Amino acid sequence: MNIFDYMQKYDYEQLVFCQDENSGLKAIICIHDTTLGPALGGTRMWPYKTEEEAIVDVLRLGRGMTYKNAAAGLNIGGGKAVIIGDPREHKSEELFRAFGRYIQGLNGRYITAEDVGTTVADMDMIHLETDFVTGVSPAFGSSGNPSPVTAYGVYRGMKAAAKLAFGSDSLSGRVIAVQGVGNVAYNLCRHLHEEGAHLIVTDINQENVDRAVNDFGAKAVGVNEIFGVECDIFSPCALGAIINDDTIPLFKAKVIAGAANNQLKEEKHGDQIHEMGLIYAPDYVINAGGVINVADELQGYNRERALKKVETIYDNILKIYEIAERDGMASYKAADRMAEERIASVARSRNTFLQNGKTVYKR
Ligand SMILES: NC(=O)C1=CN([C@@H]2O[C@H](COP(=O)(O)OP(=O)(O)OC[C@H]3O[C@@H](n4cnc5c(N)ncnc54)[C@H](O)[C@@H]3O)[C@@H](O)[C@H]2O)C=CC1
Ligand SMILES: CC(C)CC(=O)C(=O)O
Repeated sequence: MNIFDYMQKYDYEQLVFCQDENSGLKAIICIHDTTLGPALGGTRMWPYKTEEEAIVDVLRLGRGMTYKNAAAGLNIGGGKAVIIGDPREHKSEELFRAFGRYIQGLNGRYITAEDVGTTVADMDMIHLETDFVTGVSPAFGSSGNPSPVTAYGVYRGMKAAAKLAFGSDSLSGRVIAVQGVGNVAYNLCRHLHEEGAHLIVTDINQENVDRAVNDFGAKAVGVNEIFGVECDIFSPCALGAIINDDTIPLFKAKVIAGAANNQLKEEKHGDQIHEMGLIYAPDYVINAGGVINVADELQGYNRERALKKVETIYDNILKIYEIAERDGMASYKAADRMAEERIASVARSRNTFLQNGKTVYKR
């Protein structure tokens, strides 16, 4: 892969490679766009098979955060980090402290949080070296684990999508198929169960499946079966690229609404499900609850204020469908348009010099 060509194509600002021999740290920090503010996005720890796989992932995830933060109305730019390693084997205080020192070196251009493979305890270790970390233990005045708040946002966004598809936002009696029942989806399933939905779940981790079956009476199916089950709503809550050539022909659902980042393998898959008449809640719009919650820390964390903002995900999904219908386009494109227009208008409004360090000359 030619990294500079890719960065130029999608207008990335910075890609930082971090190596520390003592701790075994191999990490990459991506800062995509800081027009709206400092780049904020979680750190994923994953046993990538190749360095290229890690680079592609961090670039895609970092750019996704720019769109997510802009669409959520946050004054925050987009970025993300990946640590190459197995979260079950390669974690240590030394490793997270080394990583924290690299973040500190960026002097606030990038702020981190949890993502797949990292936890509040890991953020606490990063916090020993830098203040540019959120989702730290509440004992430090921070917001703690973002997953339950992400789940609440997905739940609200799913209700909005149901309203568009079925004319009512009630999920009572709806059959909802959930792929991956980890941190976010376990909490999502709780909301859905409390509202009276019927759950079908799958996961590669049997303990997580058993937990959903025992706690919420979910029906368990195999990992490849989940795409084709009879259901009203399919909720992808594992990893990305699961809306693709192989899965699209299997879908029986009328709605796709879940937490996973980068659900569309390629843009054409967003167009295909649109043409099939499916209601698709764009991933970065519906899963913005976690980042809305951690971003609130930058003003001094207030959970009530953060949850109120998370509620806006419901209206945001409806608004995106208004744009999609008005402009005759798929929902993922309407979401991109909304985010891009906001970034462009803020960039335009900052074209005069101010002696307060807030002017950002981008172009
Ligand atoms: N944690 C958060 O606040 C946020 C998470 N997200 C995204 O939501 C998704 C889920 O995040 P978390 O719940 O935090 O992660 P997690 O790691 O706790 O949960 C993911 C679950 O998916 C399962 N899984 C992985 N591959 C699978 C497969 N092929 N089939 C079935 N199950 C599979 C895993 O075993 C795990 O139980 C990720 O894509 C993440 O990037 C997005 C926004 C915020
Ligand atoms: C988990 C978050 C707090 C931020 C993030 O990285 C995301 O929304 O994907």
